[in-house]
Parts: sequence; C-alpha cells; structure tokens
Amino acid sequence: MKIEKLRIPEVLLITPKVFGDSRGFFMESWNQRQFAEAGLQLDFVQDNHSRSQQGVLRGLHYQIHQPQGKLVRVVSGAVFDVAVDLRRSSPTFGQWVGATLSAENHQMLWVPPGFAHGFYVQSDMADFLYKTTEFYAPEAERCIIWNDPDIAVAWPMAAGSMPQLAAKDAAGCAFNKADTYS
Ligand SMILES: Cc1cn([C@H]2C[C@H](O)[C@@H](COP(=O)(O)OP(=O)(O)O[C@H]3O[C@@H](C)C(=O)[C@@H](O)[C@H]3O)O2)c(=O)[nH]c1=O
Repeated sequence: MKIEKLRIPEVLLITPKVFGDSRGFFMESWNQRQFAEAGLQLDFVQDNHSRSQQGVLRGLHYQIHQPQGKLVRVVSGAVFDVAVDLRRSSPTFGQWVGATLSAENHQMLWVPPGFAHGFYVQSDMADFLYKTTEFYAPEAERCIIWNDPDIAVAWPMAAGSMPQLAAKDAAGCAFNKADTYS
C-alpha cells in the first residue's frame, strides 16, 4: 500500500498493492497498522455505500460537529473526488485537492476531519464506498455549493454543463458564509 501526501498534505492518496491472477485480483482495502505507521491512528465507526449515475455530483458535504474523517474509494466506475480544507487555522484554508478514483486504479483518498468532501461521477454508474471516523449526524450536516467561485474546484465537466444534484446540494451555502472549523 503506497500512501502519498497531496498538495494539501493532510489529504492522502492511497494506492493499494493489487495481486492479480487468473481468478481476478486481491487487495487490502484497509490496514490499520500501515496507516498508524503513516501517523494516522484511525477508529472507523461506519461503512457507507452509495451508487450514482453519470453526471451526479454529491457534495460538498461536512459535519460541523462530529466532523468525519473519510477513507473513500470506488468499486465500479470512476469519479473525480474532492476535499476542501475548512480549517481556518490552516495555511491551505479554502483550498481544494482532487483525484480520479476508479474501479480500475483502485486508489483511495483519505479526507481528514475538518474538510468538506464531494465527488462527480464520470462513468455510466459508480459505486462509492467509504469508511468514516464518526457517526452520521444529520443535524450537524452542512453543504457548500459545488461551484463556489472562491473555492473554484476544477470539476472535469464541459464548461456550462450542469451536474445532477440533490435539492439540498443545489441549495448549498456560499463558502464565504459557511460554518467552518477553528
Ligand atoms: C450520509 C448518510 C445518509 N443517510 C441517509 C439520509 C438520506 O435519507 C439518505 C441520502 O443521504 P444524502 O443525500 O445525504 O447522501 P449523500 O449525498 O451521498 O451524502 C454523502 O455525500 C458524500 C459526498 C459525503 O462526503 C458523505 O459524508 C455524505 O454526506 O441516506 C444515512 O442514513 N446515513 C448516512 O451516513
């Protein structure tokens, strides 16, 4: 398992070792010891699975209380996955990083607590799996609008095209009015 820091160094891109053979493949999708060696002692409490069709965008989501760390991956299809730093004390506050996660590249992203998270589905369909370090807390849920001009995520979609959004995501908050972390 290779664990790399991205431009925002707390966000990690994980490339598992994939053992292919005539039956298919095997990989470890989570290894507590290797994350501990990389400085992250994580206790996951929830595993989630969502399926989305092409053009769906979910995000940019976070929980202002009980902030969740998320270890995210794709087991069918491909998405562009994004983490936005919402920690006011951080030198990268308001910045984003992204990576393409797919069933083909098997890569995972570690999105730490203190970040908003979202993804855009590029394949016909995508199955998205993630582990979280805190339970779902709907009253603490917040959403920043996906196309906020200050954050300016470079979503891989044609200029002027609109993603498919949940009503709550279409009504997401502007970054400059959003609740953030200290
Ligand atoms: C996230 C979540 C939702 N739900 C329920 C609430 C709702 O009725 C239904 C669909 O929820 P949502 O529309 O919020 O699902 P979704 O838009 O997929 O929300 C997720 O988006 C990605 C980007 C994240 O980062 C996640 O943390 C989470 O916010 O599932 C749970 O029961 N537990 C959960 O942990």
